[in-house]
Amino acid sequence: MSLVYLEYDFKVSPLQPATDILIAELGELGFESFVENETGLLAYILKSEWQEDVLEKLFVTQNPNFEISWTSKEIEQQNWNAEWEKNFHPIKVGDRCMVRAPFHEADEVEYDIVIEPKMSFGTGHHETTHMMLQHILDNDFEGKSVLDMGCGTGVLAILAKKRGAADTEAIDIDEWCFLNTQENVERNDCSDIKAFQGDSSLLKGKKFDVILANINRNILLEDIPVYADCLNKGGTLFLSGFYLRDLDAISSKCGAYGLEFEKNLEKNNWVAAKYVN
Ligand SMILES: C[S@@+](CC[C@H](N)C(=O)[O-])C[C@H]1O[C@@H](n2cnc3c(N)ncnc32)[C@H](O)[C@@H]1O
Repeated sequence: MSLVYLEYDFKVSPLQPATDILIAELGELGFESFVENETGLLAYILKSEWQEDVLEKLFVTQNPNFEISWTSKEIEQQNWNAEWEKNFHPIKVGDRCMVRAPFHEADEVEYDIVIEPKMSFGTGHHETTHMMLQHILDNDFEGKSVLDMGCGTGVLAILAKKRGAADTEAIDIDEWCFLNTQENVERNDCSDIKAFQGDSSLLKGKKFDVILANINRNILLEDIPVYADCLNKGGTLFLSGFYLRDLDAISSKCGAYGLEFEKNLEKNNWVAAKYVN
C-alpha cells in the first residue's frame, strides 16, 4: 500500500535563523524529512499523522521578526523518491567518510556509506547526523557493543560497524525506518546489525558499551534513565537531536543517572553531546 505524505513548501525570511528554528519545531511535530532551498524549506509528513492548525502556534509563525508563508500538496511515496533523488547530494564527514546514494559515484574515502533513505531521516545532511558521524569517527569502536536508538536510515549503526563495532543493534519506532535500516545494512555489507521496530521498552536487560541516540529533546529526557541502565561501566553515550539551549537540561538528567558530560559538538545551534559512565 502506498502511503500519502504532505509536502509543505515554506517560504521564510530572513532565511537564517528562521529555517533552523522551523526545522527544529517541525521535527518535534513529527515531520520526517527536510530539503532546504533558496527561499526556505520543503518538509514532509505522513498525512494521517497531521493537523495543520498546529502551524499557527509555532514560534516562527508567531514571532513578528520572521515572515513565513506556506503551501502544501499531497504526494505519494514514489513521487517523494524522485523529489529526494533530485535534491540529495553526497555528504562528506571530514576526509574519511562519505554518505551517498546508490546512484552517486563512489569517492576514495575510508568509509563509503550508501544510503537510500526514502522517507527516513539520516542522510548526513542534517547537522545532528553529521555531528554524530563525526563523534563515531573520533572515538574508538573496535570490539564495542553498540546500540543505535532512533536509527532512521541506520547510518550511525553502519558507520559504527565499519569502525569495528562488535554486536550492534538498531532500533526505530517507525516501521518505515526499521525496514529502511534493514535494506541499508544489507547494502553496506553490515547485515549482522540487528534491526528492531520499537522504543526503549525493547531495551530491558540489554547491555551496550556505546549508545548512540539522535532523537529529540523530549524523548531523550524520558529515555536517559533507560540508556543509563543499559550502558556498561566505562561505556559512552552520545546524544543529539536537541538545541544548545537544552544542553543543560539533558546534561543534568544524565548527571542524575551517573553519566558525566565529557564534550559536545555544535553546528547551527544543534548539539551532539558525549557522556561517560
Ligand atoms: C532525528 S532522526 C535520527 C536518525 C538517524 N539516527 C540519524 O542520526 O540521522 C530520529 C529518529 O528517531 C525515531 N524515533 C522517534 N521517537 C522514537 C522513540 N521513542 N524510540 C525509538 N525511535 C524513535 C524517528 O522515527 C527517527 O527515525
